[in-house]
Amino acid sequence: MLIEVGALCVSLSVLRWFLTRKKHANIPHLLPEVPLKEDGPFYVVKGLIEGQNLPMYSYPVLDTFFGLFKINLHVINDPVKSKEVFSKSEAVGGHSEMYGWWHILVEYRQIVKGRKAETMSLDHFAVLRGHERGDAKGTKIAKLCRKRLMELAAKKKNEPKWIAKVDSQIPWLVEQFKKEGENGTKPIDTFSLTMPAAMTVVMDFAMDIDLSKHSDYRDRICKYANCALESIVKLDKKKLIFMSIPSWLRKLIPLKYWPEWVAYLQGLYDDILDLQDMHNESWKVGDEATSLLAILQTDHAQGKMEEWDVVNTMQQLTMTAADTTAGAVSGIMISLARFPKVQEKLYKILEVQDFRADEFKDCHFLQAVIYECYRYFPAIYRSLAHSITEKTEIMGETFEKDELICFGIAACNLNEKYFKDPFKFQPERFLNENGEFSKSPYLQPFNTGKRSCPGLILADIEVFHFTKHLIKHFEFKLHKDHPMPVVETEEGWLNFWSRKCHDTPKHHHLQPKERKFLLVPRLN
Ligand code: HEM
Repeated sequence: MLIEVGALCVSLSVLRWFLTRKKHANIPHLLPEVPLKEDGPFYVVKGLIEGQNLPMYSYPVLDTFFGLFKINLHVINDPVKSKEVFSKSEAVGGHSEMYGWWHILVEYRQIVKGRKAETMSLDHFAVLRGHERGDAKGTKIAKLCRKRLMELAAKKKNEPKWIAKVDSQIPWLVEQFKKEGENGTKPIDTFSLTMPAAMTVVMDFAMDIDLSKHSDYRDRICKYANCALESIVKLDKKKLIFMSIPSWLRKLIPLKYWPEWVAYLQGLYDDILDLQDMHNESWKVGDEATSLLAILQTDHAQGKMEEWDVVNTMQQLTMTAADTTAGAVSGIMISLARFPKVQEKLYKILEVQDFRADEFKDCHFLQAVIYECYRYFPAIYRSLAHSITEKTEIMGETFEKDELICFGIAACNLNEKYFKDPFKFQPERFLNENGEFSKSPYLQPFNTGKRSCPGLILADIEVFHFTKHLIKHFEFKLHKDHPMPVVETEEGWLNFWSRKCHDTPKHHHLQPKERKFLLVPRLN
């Protein structure tokens, strides 16, 4: 008996060792000073900054069931190497780590017989489909969705249209800021208002529909987007267990035991389908296609993609395009409140030109401020995780299929190898000797390569014009009850950020401890 128990113990230990063994002995691990369940973006960024001199680090994004269920994310901590890897490697183009989230949504919709559920399929992930040699058809569709988005945003003749969309949001935004901020006397968190404004712009871009005229849809879609982002990023046990159960077995589980967000997010699909119908009341295949939706529906009609690639592209834009842009605009206002001299300089430059700046070159300093904010306020602290699609070698290390890799945006931004005095807020670092805006190849807030942000052009336009208008209307000021330390050292920089864990709302991004400040109206 004793021998059998001993043998069992040995077997279990060997199994545990096998499952938890360190696959990459050469890649150092971030050693968070807090337990994983309390860990958040702050500790990841802090660890990466401390280990700046090493080009690659890894950290567990999940470590549960006594180490048996463990997922490591490998972070490239060098902007030059990252650019090379994400541009050249054929094997870093997957997103399989996210697919389980969509699978659950699709299966639920099919069980409850939601609208159009019968045309859904488990792999029509649209723009987020994996780029992998083993799936030529899916890769072609993913690339086509991405190409369409980028082409539409990049057409020079469309630029005035995108600018007009931002401009159209300003009267509403100004009124709301004044109302919520009680005419500059009450500090507010601007994100809850920049988010619907950014959502309106992107949905207009995507569907040619002005959501400010359908504020019920706008406000609901913003809530859905927040829930979608938080649930897709969170690695909570219930979601993981649910994602790991085979589909045939999952279908036997009563719906009341499914994660709550699954039922809730069906509403996002319903709203998108409604808006799609609204769009199609005045458009049919064969008409000129000016919105992304019309372009993709034309592609679908020509057999180039599936119906749900079109719907999911719309869904994915609600998740990727507004929260990021709104976060950037709110981050810029916070940064200007913290650095009033920069704010004053920018205001004066714009005032002299009567706030006329249609193109980036019309105000180099504004563009420099924006890029310094991307650097100094890197809310998106790392790229998405990319799943490896086939066995490959990256930076001298062999990776297996389905391992995860990303670029560590924030840590590179604060590395003095790439940016002199990195803990100082200095927009001038992005101006050349002629005072013109000059991008740094090391600053990659949208990542680079085949799966970098395809919304970059639209995002740049939005952020530039939102900032230009908002600084015209308001002075951004700190409030004593919501202190935001302004100490331009490493310690001071770290001290500004929230230490809360990934499960805290909005902590899929790096968040400041304090978000509230005053918006004092300049014009009456
Ligand atoms: C300031 C605003 C924005 C920032 C900082 C930002 C940043 C990023 C980053 C870092 C990624 C991950 C790239 C990677 O993993 O390699 C990403 C992905 C993505 N972004 Fe953006 N983004 C912004 C705005 C937008 C906008 C306006 C759109 C659409 C119009 C958009 C659409 C997307 C999509 C679809 C993806 C997934 C791409 C893929 O996986 O192939 N983003 N973004």
